[in-house]
Amino acid sequence: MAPPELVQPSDKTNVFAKQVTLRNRAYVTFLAGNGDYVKGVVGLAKGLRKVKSAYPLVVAVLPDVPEEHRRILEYQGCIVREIGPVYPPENQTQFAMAYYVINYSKLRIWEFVEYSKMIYLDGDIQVYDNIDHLFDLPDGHFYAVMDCFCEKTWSHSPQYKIGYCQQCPDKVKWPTEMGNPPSLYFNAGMFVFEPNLVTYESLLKTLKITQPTPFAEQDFLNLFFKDIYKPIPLIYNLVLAMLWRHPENVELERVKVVHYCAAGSKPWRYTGKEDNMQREDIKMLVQKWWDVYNDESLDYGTSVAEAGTETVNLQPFLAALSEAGAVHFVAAPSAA
Ligand SMILES: O=c1ccn([C@@H]2O[C@H](COP(=O)(O)OP(=O)(O)O)[C@@H](O)[C@H]2O)c(=O)[nH]1
Ligand SMILES: OC[C@H]1O[C@H](O[C@@H]2[C@@H](O)[C@H](O)[C@@H](O)[C@H](O)[C@@H]2O)[C@H](O)[C@@H](O)[C@H]1O
Ligand SMILES: [Mn+2]
Repeated sequence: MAPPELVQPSDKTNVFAKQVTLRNRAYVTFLAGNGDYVKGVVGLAKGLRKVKSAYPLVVAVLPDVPEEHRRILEYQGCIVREIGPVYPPENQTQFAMAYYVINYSKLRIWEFVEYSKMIYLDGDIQVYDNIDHLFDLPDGHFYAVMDCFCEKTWSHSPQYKIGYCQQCPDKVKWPTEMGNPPSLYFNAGMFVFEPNLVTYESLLKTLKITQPTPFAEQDFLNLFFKDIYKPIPLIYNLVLAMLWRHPENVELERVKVVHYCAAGSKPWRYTGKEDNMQREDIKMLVQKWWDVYNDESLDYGTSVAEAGTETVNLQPFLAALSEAGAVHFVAAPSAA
């Protein structure tokens, strides 16, 4: 775990006179269930290591995440923190995806106040270039990338019905008779935030009196942080649908973070059968994810071992990982 950043006293300055600023920072993701999202988190941990991030990855796990998955994540250098589930108030809402109801549990990360600043990343995200500089964004705001309203998952919304999208507001203008256009709306798969207990209590209290809506906690977070939300460039969270919905907004070679949220694009479940999944850019991005996932030099044990020059037996963890789902990977040669 990277030590908290210290302001080093310059030359002969009296260290006691120098403000020592402890700035504990970390990436954080969320893991629920005993299924295959653990592969996404392993991939994310290895991706952050590959880009030499200076900060650890905290994994907020629900109680239903099995011990062996937690061990796999600790083996990959993650800090595993158990959280309790958060449910929305009783409702008849048709969530865009039924499993979204569990995503409200993401709200628990505001309780991680041992960190002054965190970057949340979904488990189906991969970081291909170092984004540590985002921790230096000014405090007091909520930073995230704007989402797109053009996928069928948005068919319930007025914007989808009239063909309006914030990614191209001049293409189909928001009709004046419908009042103001929707506030800027972010994708909640990646955001820069400051854990804070007052905010945390307010989130939970406000949730209790807020009618759930199709995009679950993403809708709720957009409502809650509307006044302090600041959009950041899409290179920090490429929602894959942008490739076919708004290609004019995407310069793929500049993208630092890829969000595998389009239907059928989760690399560890990829079959290529769903719409758009046979696109060359999608196939390249899925392969790119696998290249990181299968790169044993990025395994925490290996990278630490290489640093410490002793070998580490990967077998027990590779076996546990393969039990997590029928994924084929090349098992490391026995260290014994
Ligand atoms: O069964 C699940 C479903 C979701 N998640 C976590 O919740 C996040 C949000 O869900 P998902 O990414 O599938 O939503 P999408 O971005 O595809 O809408 C995932 O990335 C995981 O971190 C999980 O751990 N297990
Ligand atoms: O629980 C709601 C989820 O809503 C968001 O995913 C959506 C959103 O991006 C839509 O715009 C896309 O059309 C859709 O494919 C995608 O799944 C977040 O990525 C996820 O973390 C989570 O908050
Ligand atoms: Mn996601």
